[in-house]
Amino acid sequence: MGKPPNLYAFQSTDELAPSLRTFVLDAQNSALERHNVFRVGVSGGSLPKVLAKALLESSTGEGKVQFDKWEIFFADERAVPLDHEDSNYKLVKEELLDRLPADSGKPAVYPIDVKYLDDVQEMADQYEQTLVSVFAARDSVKLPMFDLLLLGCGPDGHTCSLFPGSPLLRETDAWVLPISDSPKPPPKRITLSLPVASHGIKIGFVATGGGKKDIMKQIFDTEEGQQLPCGLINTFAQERVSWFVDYPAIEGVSFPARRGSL
Ligand SMILES: O=C1O[C@H](COP(=O)(O)O)[C@@H](O)[C@H](O)[C@H]1O
Repeated sequence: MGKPPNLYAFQSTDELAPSLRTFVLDAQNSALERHNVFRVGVSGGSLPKVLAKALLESSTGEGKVQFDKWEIFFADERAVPLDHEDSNYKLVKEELLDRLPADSGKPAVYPIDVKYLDDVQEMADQYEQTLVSVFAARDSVKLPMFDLLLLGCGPDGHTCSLFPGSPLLRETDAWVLPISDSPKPPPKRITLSLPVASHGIKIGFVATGGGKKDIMKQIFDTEEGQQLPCGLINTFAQERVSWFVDYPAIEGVSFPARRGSL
């Protein structure tokens, strides 16, 4: 039995951001020592804004953010054009990529191929091939291992585009999966599979606001919550997972949270 996930709680997003930065920098620095590149999977939703605050508006942590060594992938993406308001790429671009300091260097970014907007199976296969080409041939690595996965938690406990009760949660082989009937719009998406989403060297969840408190209580304090997508990642990845939350998001949660800076 490994150690449980880490739960870090802060008064507000402003107080959370510097600790998230320290966490990201630690992951970056270890990755650069290991292979001179930092491979990150990012989510959409509320995460990119908090991440941008951490990376662009704070100055905590060892060393500097070396964006020119970053390779950014999408933990999930909606099957829409890259300039559509539902696009996770657009969100990350506007919140973070367009705001990088001129002297910071640019990350390599891997968006979906919009040629396949009408065929999410093809889109998922093609994104998986992108991972194969970056992470090594599929027959030589069982699963791609991101240096860091930055994930969100929906109010229903979904993460990436893995929704509670979905048959996709049983996938053991594919790295990237198509969805045509997402319960949250838009319906057509692709997502990392649960084995890949649980396999990051470090996994950081960000959940803020009182709208998350019921699901946080389920995930951390109940048996059933461990069957939700976020709970499954907690169970599989254990201490490789760190949650960054604000106080409203964990109101009433009994699981011990470490309060204050990392
Ligand atoms: O649909 C999605 O939702 C989740 C959670 O979003 P949040 O706004 O509740 O943080 C997000 O992580 C995922 O990337 C997105 O496609």
